[in-house]
Amino acid sequence: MSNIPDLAASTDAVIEDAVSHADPMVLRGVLYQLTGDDDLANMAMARSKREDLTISDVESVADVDLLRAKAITYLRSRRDQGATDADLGPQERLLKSLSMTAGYELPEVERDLWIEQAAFDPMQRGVHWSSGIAPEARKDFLVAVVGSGLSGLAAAVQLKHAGIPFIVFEKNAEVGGTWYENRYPGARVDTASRGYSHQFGINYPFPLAFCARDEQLKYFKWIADEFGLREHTRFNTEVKAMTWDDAAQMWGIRAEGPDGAHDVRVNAVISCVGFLSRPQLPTIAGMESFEGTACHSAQWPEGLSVDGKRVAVIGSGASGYQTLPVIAKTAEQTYLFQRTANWCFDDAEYLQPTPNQLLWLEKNIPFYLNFERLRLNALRHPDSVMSGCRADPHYVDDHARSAANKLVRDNRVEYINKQLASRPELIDKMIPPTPPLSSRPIRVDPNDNVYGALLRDNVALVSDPIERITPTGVRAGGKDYPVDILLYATGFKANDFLWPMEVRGRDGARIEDLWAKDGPRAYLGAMLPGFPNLFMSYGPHSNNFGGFHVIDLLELAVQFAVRSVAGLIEQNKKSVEVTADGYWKFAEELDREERHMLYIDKRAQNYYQNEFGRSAVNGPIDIRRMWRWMRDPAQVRDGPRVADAGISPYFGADLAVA
Ligand SMILES: Cc1cc2nc3c(=O)[nH]c(=O)nc-3n(C[C@H](O)[C@H](O)[C@H](O)COP(=O)(O)OP(=O)(O)OC[C@H]3O[C@@H](n4cnc5c(N)ncnc54)[C@H](O)[C@@H]3O)c2cc1C
Repeated sequence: MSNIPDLAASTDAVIEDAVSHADPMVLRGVLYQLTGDDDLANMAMARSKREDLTISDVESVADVDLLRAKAITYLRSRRDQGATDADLGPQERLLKSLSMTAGYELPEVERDLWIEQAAFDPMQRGVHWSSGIAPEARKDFLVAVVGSGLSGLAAAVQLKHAGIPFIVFEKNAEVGGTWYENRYPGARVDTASRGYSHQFGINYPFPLAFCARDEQLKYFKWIADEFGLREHTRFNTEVKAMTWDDAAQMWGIRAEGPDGAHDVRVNAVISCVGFLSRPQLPTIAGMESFEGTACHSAQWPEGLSVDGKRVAVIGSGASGYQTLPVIAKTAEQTYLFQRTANWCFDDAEYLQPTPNQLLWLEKNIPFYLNFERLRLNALRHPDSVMSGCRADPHYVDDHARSAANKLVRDNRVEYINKQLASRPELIDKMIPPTPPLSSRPIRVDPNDNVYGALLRDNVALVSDPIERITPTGVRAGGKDYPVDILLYATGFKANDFLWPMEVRGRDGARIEDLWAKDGPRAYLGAMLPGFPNLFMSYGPHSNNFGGFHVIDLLELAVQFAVRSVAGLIEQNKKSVEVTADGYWKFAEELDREERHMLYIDKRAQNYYQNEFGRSAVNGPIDIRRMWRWMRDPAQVRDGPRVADAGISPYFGADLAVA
C-alpha cells in the first residue's frame, strides 16, 4: 500500500487513471452519498433479471463517462482543499445511496442489515455496554476460544474490544486455520478476498482479487498483530476435552501443549474449530505400502516440490481441481484420479492481481471500501443466489432441477465442450452426473484451469475406480500408474463437528447422543441444549446461500456468543443455554427449508449431505432471517420486530438463563 500515493500527492493524471478503473455502480452510490448530486440518482438504468431479482446497471457509455467526470471533479476539489477527513453525509440518504450501488432498492425494513454489511463502523459487531457496567464486573468472567482461524480471530478481537478476559487455544503454530494448513500448490480462496475479510479488517489492501494461500494467510497474521492477539494465544496447544461443572457453572478444559497438560477453568467457551480442518483420508487397499511421498492436501509438507516428479492427484473436488493445473506445469507427469466430475464456473478475475488504481480508489475515495463491500454482498442477494440453489418440485428433467438450473447446466456444458473441443473423448467424463449447484461450485480461471490441464501431454485423467495403492503408485482398471507423489485431495471430516474433542455437558451429557438421531445440528448454528455457555462459530448450518459471505455469518455467530457473554455479565448471571424446545423448533425450521434445496439431490456426492440424507453443514434459511435471530435471539420466530443493537433483549423464550 505504501507505493499508492495519497490524494494530496496525486496529479490529475493519477486521479483520472484511477477513476477509469472504478466499478461504476460503486462510484455512483458513494458519490451520491458524499455529494447528494441528483444527476447520479436520475441516470437511466438497464435492467436485467437474476433469478427472482431484477437488478439495474449503469446503461450507457455516456453515463459511465458522466460518472467518472463527476468523480474526477470531486476528487480534484477535495485534493485542492487539503483532503481532510470526509464526513459520510446524511444518514437519511444512506439507504438510497447503498441501493444505487446494489442495483436494486434495499427495503426500509432491511435498512439496518445492509448498513451493517457496509461496515461503516468496523467494530459494530462487538459489545456496546449499557451504562453503569463497571470494567471490574467483566474481569472475573474468563472465556476460552478454541482455534485461531477466521472465527477464532473474530472472537478474540471482539472479546478484547469488550474488555472480557480470554485465552485462545490453537493446535497449530500459527493463526489462520484453513489458510495456515492448506498450502498445496494452487491453494487459493474462491470467495473474493474483499468479501472474505472481517468487518474490522475492511482496510486491508488485498493485493489480489482472489488471494492465493500465502497472501490470504498474511491477512490473518496481520489481524493477529494489528489487534494484539498473539499474547492471548497458546499455540501448539490442542484442546482434548471440555467438561461442564454444574455446581461451579464453569467449563473445565483439558489441553495439551509442548509444555504438557493445561487444565483451565473458564466461564464460557467459544468453539472456533472449523469443520474443514480434520482431513478425511480414503480407505484404499495398500495405502501404507506406498514408498514415495503421500500426503493429504491439507498436510502438504513445507518445501515439497513437484518439479520433474510423477504425481497422482486422488480426488476431484475443489482442492483437486485447483491444484491440477498448477502441479501439471512443472511435474513430469500428473494423473487425476476422478470418481465424479464437478461443475466449474469461470471467472476472469480469478487469478488477477488488484490493479494499483483500485488500491488507490480504496485508499483515497472516502467510504469507497464500504460501498465496494456492500456491492459484493448485494450481488449475492438471497433472491438471486438462494433461488438458484432451490429445486422446482414440478420441474421434470433428468439432469436439472428447475428451469434456471437447466440454463446453468446448458451454459456449463457448452463451456466444457469448448474447453475440451480438441479432446472430445474427455467431454463426457468431465460433465458431472449431478445437477449444477447441488455440490460446491468450483471457481476457475477461464483459460488456466482443470480442463486446460487435461489437454497437456503430461496429464492423464483416470476415471477407472482405484483398485489399490502399490509401493510404486496406483493401480486402476487393471493398469499401474507409477508415481513419486500421492496427493489425497479427498476433503475433510466435515460432519464430525467438534471432533475429536471430548465434550461433556450438564450431568455428563454427550454430544454424540444429542446428535445420534440424524447428525449434528445447532440452534442458530451456535448453541446446544445441555451444554450451557458453549457457543460455536462455523458450527452446523454455517454454509449459507447468498446475501452474506460465509465470513459474515461467522462474525454474526461470534457476535451472538460475545454479546450473550456480555448479557450474562450485565445481568449478573452465570449461564445461558438453549432449551431443548428451542433447539428442536429451529431444527424443524431447517428441515422445512432444506426440502427445497438442490444439495439434497440424491445424486449429489459431496460433504453437504450426511449419512441421514440431510445436511449438517449447510444453512438453508434465508440469511435475512438468520441475521434477525442472531442479533436478537429472543426472537426465534420470524416476528415483525427488527431488534435494535441494544444489549438487553438477548435472553428470550428459547434461552434459559441461570
Ligand atoms: C481448501 C479450502 C478452501 C476454502 N475456501 C473458502 C473460500 O474461498 N471461501 C469461504 O467462504 N470458505 C472457504 N473455505 C471454508 C473455510 O474453512 C472457512 O471459510 C473458514 O476458514 C472457517 O474458519 P474457522 O476459523 O471457523 O475454521 P478453520 O479455518 O478451520 O480454523 C479452525 C482452527 O481451529 C484449530 N483447532 C481445531 N481443533 C482444535 C483443538 N481441539 N484445539 C485447539 N485448536 C483447534 C485449528 O488448528 C484451526 O486453526 C475453504 C476451506 C478449505 C479447506
